[in-house]
Amino acid sequence: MPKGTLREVKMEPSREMADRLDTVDELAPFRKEFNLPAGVVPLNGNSLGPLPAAVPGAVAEAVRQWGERLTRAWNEDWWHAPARVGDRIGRLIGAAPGQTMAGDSTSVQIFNAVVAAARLRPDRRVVVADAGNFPTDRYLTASAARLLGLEVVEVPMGDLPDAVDRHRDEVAVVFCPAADYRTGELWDVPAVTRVAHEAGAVALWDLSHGAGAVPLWVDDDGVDLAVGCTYKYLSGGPGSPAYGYVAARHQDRLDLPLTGWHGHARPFDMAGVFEPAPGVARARIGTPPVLSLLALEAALEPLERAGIEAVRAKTVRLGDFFLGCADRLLDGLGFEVVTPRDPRRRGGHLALRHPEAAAVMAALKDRGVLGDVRGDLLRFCVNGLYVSFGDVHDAVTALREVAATDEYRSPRFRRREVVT
Ligand SMILES: Cc1ncc(COP(=O)(O)O)c(C=O)c1O
Ligand SMILES: Nc1c(O)cccc1C(=O)C[C@H](N)C(=O)O
Repeated sequence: MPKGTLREVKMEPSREMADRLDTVDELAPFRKEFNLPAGVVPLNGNSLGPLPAAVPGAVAEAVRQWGERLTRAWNEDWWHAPARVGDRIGRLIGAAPGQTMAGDSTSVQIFNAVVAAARLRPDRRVVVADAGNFPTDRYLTASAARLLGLEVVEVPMGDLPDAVDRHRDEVAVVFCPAADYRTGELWDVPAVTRVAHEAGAVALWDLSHGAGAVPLWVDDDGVDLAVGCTYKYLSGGPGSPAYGYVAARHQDRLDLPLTGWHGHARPFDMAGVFEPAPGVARARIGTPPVLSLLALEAALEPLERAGIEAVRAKTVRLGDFFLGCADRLLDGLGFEVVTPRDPRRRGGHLALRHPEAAAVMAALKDRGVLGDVRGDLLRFCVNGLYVSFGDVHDAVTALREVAATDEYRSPRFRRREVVT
């Protein structure tokens, strides 16, 4: 394996070192704010963040409101929840209030945003997009393009500036993820946004693997539109509502395709014709999933208190420690680190390639170490908010044991589950 960062500073990663690092870790108390089952090493928060301890109470309170207040609760806590929660997410992605709206799924937000972005450049016919983006982003971009008669040019992120340049007079939208969902490689939001703008295109970002993992600055970076999910680094829970960001400068001429009644200027006029609400309120669609929205609102609190900068700094240290442990413990066992070693180019998870990734992960999960698999990559999320250095050491030690003893070759780890 290539040399790791910890080796360079002559530290030998060990369980003792993990314990020492956990003892001095200022974020360590936040782990107690998540309901983590005993015996579980939670390294799959890049898929689904763990349950924040405050969420069951918040859901119980939402259910109480439903039971006791019935429709009256809409006028109390519920109607403005999408904008209220949206603004809280906005703070985490560097958006001033009034530009981020929570609601609906990431896939729905993606479709809405791709079409609306293309409609901001009606004379242009090309969408340039990352070929490595998450499949739902690619499928929905292709479908939106078919509807609008656009061409989608998909290229790896490294080739994106050239592709934009080749299509410079025709490119309407540049659509990229904040980080690669497989390798965890972090992309350069300001630089790519500049490339898009220099060609006269709109920059649309999927922040699902960025928000809550790294500080983002959508306003300062000139991002036009963005979407993201909230069940990974924001721990909103399975199916928690996604969000859309619309830069203030675009809001009043934003022509969204999903013109649901919650985005109407006066929803309770029950008018026959859609009239978009002023500002970001037009990005509402239909009735939001209120119980999930209120769960998400409670879930955001620990991250807000810890501060995204502090969480990011610890995530980087955990990542370095992971790589140091991997270099020491996994040498010669068929693993390859595919995430960049430079922490400035890493998001919230690390990926190791192994030819038997699925079986290795099945064996790891059997030991309570939760990561996931995409193709031949094992992914491990090191979210600084609740993952400990001890977790990282235990995970890499388990990886070593599983691989070195051929435990993963057992027939019981051959069965493919629906969700990997
Ligand atoms: C970048 C990205 N976009 C979208 C999604 C998912 O979209 P949805 O929440 O609609 O399933 C994921 C993960 O599932 C993702 O990683
Ligand atoms: N959204 C998911 C789901 O509905 C089921 C299982 C996993 C997921 C995920 O979040 C996958 C994730 N976006 C990924 O990066 O692969």
